[in-house]
Amino acid sequence: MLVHLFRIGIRGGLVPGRSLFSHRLQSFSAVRSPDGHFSSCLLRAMAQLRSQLRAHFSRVPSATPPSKSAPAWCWLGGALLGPVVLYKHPRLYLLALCEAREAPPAHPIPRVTQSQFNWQLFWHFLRPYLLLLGAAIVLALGAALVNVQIPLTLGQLVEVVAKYTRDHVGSFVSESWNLSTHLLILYGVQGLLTFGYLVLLSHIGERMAVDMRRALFSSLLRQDIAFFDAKRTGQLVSRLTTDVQEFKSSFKLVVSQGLRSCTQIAGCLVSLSMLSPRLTLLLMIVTPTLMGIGTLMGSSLRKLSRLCQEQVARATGVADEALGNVRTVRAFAMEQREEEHYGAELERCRTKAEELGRGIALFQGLSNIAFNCMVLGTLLVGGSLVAGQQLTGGDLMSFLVASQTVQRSMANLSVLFGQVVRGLSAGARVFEYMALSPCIPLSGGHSIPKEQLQGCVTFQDVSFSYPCRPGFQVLKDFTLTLPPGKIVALVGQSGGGKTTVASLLERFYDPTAGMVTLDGHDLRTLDPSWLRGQVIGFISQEPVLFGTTIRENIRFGKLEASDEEVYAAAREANAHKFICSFPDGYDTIVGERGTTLSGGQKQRLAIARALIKQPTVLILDEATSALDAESERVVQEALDRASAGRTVLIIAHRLSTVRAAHHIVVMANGQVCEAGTHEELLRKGGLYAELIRRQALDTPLLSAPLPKTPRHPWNHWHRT
Ligand SMILES: Nc1ncnc2c1ncn2[C@@H]1O[C@H](COP(=O)(O)OP(=O)(O)OP(=O)(O)O)[C@@H](O)[C@H]1O
Repeated sequence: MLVHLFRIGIRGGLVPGRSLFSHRLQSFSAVRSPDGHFSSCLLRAMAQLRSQLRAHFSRVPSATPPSKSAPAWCWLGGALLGPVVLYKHPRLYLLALCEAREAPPAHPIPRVTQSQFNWQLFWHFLRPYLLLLGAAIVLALGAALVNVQIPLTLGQLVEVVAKYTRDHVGSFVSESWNLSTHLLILYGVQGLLTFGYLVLLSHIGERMAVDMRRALFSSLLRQDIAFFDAKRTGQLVSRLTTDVQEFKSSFKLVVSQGLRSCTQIAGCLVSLSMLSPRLTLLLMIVTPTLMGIGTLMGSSLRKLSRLCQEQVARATGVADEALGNVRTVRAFAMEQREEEHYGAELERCRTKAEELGRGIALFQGLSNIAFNCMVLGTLLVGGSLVAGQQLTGGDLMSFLVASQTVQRSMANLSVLFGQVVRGLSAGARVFEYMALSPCIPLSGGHSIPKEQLQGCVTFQDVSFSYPCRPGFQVLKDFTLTLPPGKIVALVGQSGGGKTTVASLLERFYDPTAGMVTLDGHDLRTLDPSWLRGQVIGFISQEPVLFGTTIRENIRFGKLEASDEEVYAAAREANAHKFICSFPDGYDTIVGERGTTLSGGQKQRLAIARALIKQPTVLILDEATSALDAESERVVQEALDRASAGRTVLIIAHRLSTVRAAHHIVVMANGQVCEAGTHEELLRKGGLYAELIRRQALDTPLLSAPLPKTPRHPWNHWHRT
């Protein structure tokens, strides 16, 4: 039984560290000073307590008494740390309390909250399968009840055997025939019912998992860009995979084993008490005691198992990083170092796994002894009852089998308890993001008819802070106009906010103050999907392609585009020739993120992808800065063509690419610090002139003469 209990725990990955309270407990354990220095430990404990109190009070509405909604961990933490701090530094404790109550933080604290399980969403996913679930429950209950019958019939059969052994009269076969047939039927029915409910549960579980994954994926894709700034992709993918998987397994296990175990325990206990109340009483005392000891041992082994899993994950992470960045590893000739690094992690895995193996061996040895002692104890006590004619041999047999069923079921239930906690927290993680609604919807709002669309963009007194860094203002009263059909270049120091301007224009974020308009319409009133899908073309420094064909990658800009439109866009982007030189042409698979293409080729595909939607406004964010001179020339030709007749915002470091723009804006610290044409800014002798002077040292061509009319500015520049 104990072995069974532990096995299920390990197999099911019963990991207490991922339980509801793990983060909380971790945060408290973090206050332990590594060097054991008490006062520094105390100060950290103090800070911990203070921030937890503060976080707690900041989310409790003033009308609500804190005691009612305080999470258990908060009060547990307070109870553990409070007296220590109070005893050592009473004033510090009061200070913490006052600060927590009176001084709400200037900026929202990024909270690591454990979200609640959303029963409403769970019901939403379960509802379509209620009928099937009902059928599964009936079958599971049926199987459990049949299981209760088996020991009783077995006992009767043993009675027949005993009688025949004693008396040797009559035919054993004919006497035992009915009972044996009955038993065979019970076995068959039990097998069929088990098959039935497991198939139904698997059907429900798999379908629910697909529904949940679909809903979560769709919800994730709709979240604000700010949401992705704050989350790690791995975390999100893990919610889609591991958490859904864990929730599904827990759900299936709870319904199948939970129901079955409860029914079996109840049924068998009734049978047992009818067979022998004294033996049943003994069993009720011994079994829970042994289970308690087993659970304690099992939990420390599970902790060890979790450490093992974490170590394996660490080793996998090392291998993953090395293989994922194999080019960098090769470029730095670090293969040997990576091998050693991975080897060291594997060695740690081995040590931990061996320790776990020893623990399991000890556990299994002890539980075998306990199990055998229980059988022996039942036989001895039961035997004395048989000797005193208070019990028949058959009843004793029935008792033994039924008590085994009770023990197994109780073991299952205790494991199931952990599984429920894990399932609920996995479900909470899955449902958490489903219930989130983005601040910027994907669609909705009006659009400007194509024939009226001019492409005049203005930024009016725009201030902006990224949501994940609310205290840091990236743009301050930023004002800029992009006239229709003109090229405006943004230059300036790194981190000055140039890319942020482009992100606001794409409406990845909304300004904190001021507004961005298109032809006089506030972007917030326009349909974002129309804006991004039809009005704005965005080409960045590192184009990201999808691991499919060239044709599909270009079509990503306009799903309904015909092949002719794809070819036209590729020609416009200077890409048609190189695509046709590939044996598979437009059906060439570009590899993961486009790894089988050169930087210049990738960039030209990205341009084709942006041009296929015939955007009115084009944003070029350092589009050529990652390319060598030859690739840059080819890509630049494509960009020159693409820019004609469109409103273009160029963001560039290399001033050679912007000097002939109609308007150049120099940004510093989130503000416009100079603006004008190349000549005007040079004459002014300000920041732009200084930047030019510095770059001219590297690029003597910058001093070349300018065209008189910047109709297609770069064409001229690239001819010079
Ligand atoms: N997603 C983000 N979340 C929080 N802060 C950000 C984010 N993106 C940029 N920032 C910060 O905003 C500031 C402006 O960044 P931005 O990328 O707009 O500058 P930039 O002028 O384009 O710089 P570069 O020329 O180096 O590309 C920087 O301080 C940067 O750290």
